[in-house]
Amino acid sequence: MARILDGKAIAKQVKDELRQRVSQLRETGLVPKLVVVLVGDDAASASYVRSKSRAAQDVGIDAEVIQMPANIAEDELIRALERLNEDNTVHAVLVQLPLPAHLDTDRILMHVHPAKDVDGFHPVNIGRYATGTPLLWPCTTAGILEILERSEIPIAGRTAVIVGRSRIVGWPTAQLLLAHNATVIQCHRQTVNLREYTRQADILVAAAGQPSLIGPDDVKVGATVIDVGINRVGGHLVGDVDFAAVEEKAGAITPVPGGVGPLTVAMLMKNTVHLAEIHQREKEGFR
Ligand SMILES: NC(=O)C1=CN([C@@H]2O[C@H](COP(=O)(O)OP(=O)(O)OC[C@H]3O[C@@H](n4cnc5c(N)ncnc54)[C@H](OP(=O)(O)O)[C@@H]3O)[C@@H](O)[C@H]2O)C=CC1
Ligand SMILES: Nc1nc(=O)c2c([nH]1)NC[C@@H]1CN(c3ccc(C(=O)N[C@@H](CCC(=O)O)C(=O)O)cc3)C=[N+]21
Ligand SMILES: [Mg+2]
Repeated sequence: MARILDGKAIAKQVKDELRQRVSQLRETGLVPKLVVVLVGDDAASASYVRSKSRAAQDVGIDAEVIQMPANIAEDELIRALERLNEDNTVHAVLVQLPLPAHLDTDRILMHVHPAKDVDGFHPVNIGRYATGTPLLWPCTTAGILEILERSEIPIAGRTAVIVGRSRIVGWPTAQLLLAHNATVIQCHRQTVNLREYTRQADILVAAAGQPSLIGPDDVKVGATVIDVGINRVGGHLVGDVDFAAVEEKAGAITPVPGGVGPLTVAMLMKNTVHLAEIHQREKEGFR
């Protein structure tokens, strides 16, 4: 039976530590501020945004949600982002994804200033973590590291297999594990015989968005299984891993819900505070 990695409990630890750090910042007159830009009225996105606002309030971060109509013109959205870039009270900006299909996501994300890019999706920030000088890691990827480290699961020298290569999870997670000296295998839809790779994993990260993609025959005995998937099946939430069956074979496993998801939200708060602290240091440097 695997050890269940309790993401909710780890996220609470992270937020408890942050609350301390934020109250110290507030004493110096700095209130970290996050702005979430939500385009359209997708129910799932709205629900994520609500949990982000709740977490911000919980740790003392000022969070503002800017809601825009689904049919907003691209240039109007870009102008709104540029106003946020110029606003000195705003330290962190997140554009909730996915965006409506008429908007060019790559173009939009280029208009979040790299110093306020709390998701780490701007090409400058991707370049920074790809070249070994990360400003920050994307929230889900940072959350996976937090789970592994706080659970004392070693990374260096281990074989890590990541299923998925998206900008939001798969790609940065492979880069992070590589930076921590894992031997990394990255899989995607065109991977032939996925199982051949996943069975080699000491650390298996499933970030495909496919329920039951990973079953007991896909994992090595004793492996650490990190299930990033969030899929709504028959009215409830499941990951990409067949939890009940894999749990018998893995050494450690994250549940869904209550695994990676809560860390994504907690690390958004941690990245916000990090950007606010850098902002303050740079301001002091200019005095
Ligand atoms: N827990 C959390 O905090 C978060 C959870 N999520 C969840 O994680 C999942 C992935 O999200 P995201 O990365 O944004 O999704 P995307 O759809 O952008 O990317 C999915 C990736 O998985 C690959 N993939 C899909 N199906 C298969 C398959 N059958 N075999 C091998 N590879 C496959 C795709 O390959 P290819 O590139 O070839 O198309 C792609 O690289 C979703 O369920 C999402 O809801 C996302 C963000 C945060
Ligand atoms: N710019 C941007 N940045 C993101 O980081 C981003 C995004 N867009 N778009 C959507 C995905 C998805 N995502 C999640 C956040 C929290 C949970 C989460 O809290 N999940 C809970 C359950 C939530 C529930 O019950 O619905 C859990 O797994 O326990 C999941 C997924 C962030 N994303
Ligand atoms: Mg989860």
